[in-house]
Amino acid sequence: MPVTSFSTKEKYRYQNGFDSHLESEAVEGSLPIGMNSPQKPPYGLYAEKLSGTAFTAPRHENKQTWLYRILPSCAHPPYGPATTGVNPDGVNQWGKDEKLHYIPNQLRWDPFDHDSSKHLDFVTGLRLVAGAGDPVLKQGIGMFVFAAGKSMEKTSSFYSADGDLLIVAQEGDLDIRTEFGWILVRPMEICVIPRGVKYQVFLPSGPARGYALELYQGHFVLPELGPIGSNGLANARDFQSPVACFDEDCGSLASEGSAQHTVTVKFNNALFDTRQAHTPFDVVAWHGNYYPYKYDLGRFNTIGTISYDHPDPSIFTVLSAPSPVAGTAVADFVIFPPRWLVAEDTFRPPYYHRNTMSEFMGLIQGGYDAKRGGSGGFVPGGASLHNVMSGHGPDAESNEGAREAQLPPAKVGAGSCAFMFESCLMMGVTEWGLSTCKKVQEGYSEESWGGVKTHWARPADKEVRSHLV
Ligand SMILES: O=C(O)Cc1cc(O)ccc1O
Ligand SMILES: [Fe+2]
Repeated sequence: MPVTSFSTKEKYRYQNGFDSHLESEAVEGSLPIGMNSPQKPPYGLYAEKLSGTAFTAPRHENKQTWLYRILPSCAHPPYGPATTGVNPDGVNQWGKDEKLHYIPNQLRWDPFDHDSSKHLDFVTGLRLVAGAGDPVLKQGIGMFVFAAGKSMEKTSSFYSADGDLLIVAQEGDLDIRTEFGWILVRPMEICVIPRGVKYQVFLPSGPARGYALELYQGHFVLPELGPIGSNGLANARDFQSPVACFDEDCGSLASEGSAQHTVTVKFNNALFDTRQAHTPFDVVAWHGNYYPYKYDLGRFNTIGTISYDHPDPSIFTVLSAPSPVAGTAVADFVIFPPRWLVAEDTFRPPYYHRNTMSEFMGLIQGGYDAKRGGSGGFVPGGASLHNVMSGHGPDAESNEGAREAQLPPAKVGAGSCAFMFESCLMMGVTEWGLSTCKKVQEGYSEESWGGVKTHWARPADKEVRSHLV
């Protein structure tokens, strides 16, 4: 049997652990033992290092992987402005050179369209909705939605030099082939493809839709657990990474006319591509701590109050990308999974608030506590943005209900999962997000909070100090 063929079970074998030092070889003996750069690596492979941090980053933050591949990545003709992978709809999908709209209004979007005409793949189907910062400075984030109706070509691959991409599958499966091996990402699962890693996305179950966050700075970490102790929230062992799996299609640059593998790169939000004779998926073995990974959100160990009051949603943080300010994230990925509410004498839905952080929310499935679903509400495949200091909270109807509710233990969110990209940065909304997509709900704020009633009851038997005109 050739080494490139595998059963489905083999294809989706994973290695477990977050930020671990992993190693994998598709052919026994292909990893050098005790060193990284032997004069002649096993089986005639090339050794290539992929760095996720500066060489000199502190040891606990240092990220790198050694790849042992048939040909080195540099063996390609020069990149030119991309001719493939370019958006067929002509939209500015990355927001390149576009002025973002900074607006304090609460925004909500109807579900974003599927690619019903099946002309978009995962890459051409990505759309920047909002963002902050700049990939050139390695600062900030981009928030995307995607809708893909077709698989990428077997000879097309993509990587981003701009950042790590966190993908949230909402509908349809993503079968992702990376240089490191395969990852299957289904709805209710997420994955992270680190900066620089080449991949291609197939759609085994038909059209796919979801959300994504590109992190221009740093990398995701697991949040501190503090007094929670040594387990809880997303447990490290539940993160899964691929095992090495390679193709042998290795034409050489010298053989004129044989170039057939297109590599497209997002580089400062512009696309470039090159055509090379050899597949970029020729990594026979690898070892290191810089690799793609997936996580099943159903494994999240949700923690909450068992006495009173509504805790901050930071207790639901799956992954966090820290800023240089302690405890302050450039991006937190937070989920709202099904959970028991038992708080006594408590207004149980999210409290009304204004936040110095910006909150972009999406809904994977089901409904969300204290938000109207259905047409014009917060529904799966839609989104909302409550930017820095934009007031929000339960809609008027949910507020009335929650004030009067009996408070037995109650399960909320059965079959549901909302999520939040929370960032310390002020989000600018792209032209596509604000207008081209045609999904912004015009009456969101008025419908949600236009009807909030006053319950103020001035006590008749107390002296009241109020402003008299
Ligand atoms: O605004 C939201 O719906 C997200 C959210 C949920 C919660 O339980 C507390 C604060 C918060 O911002
Ligand atoms: Fe909020």
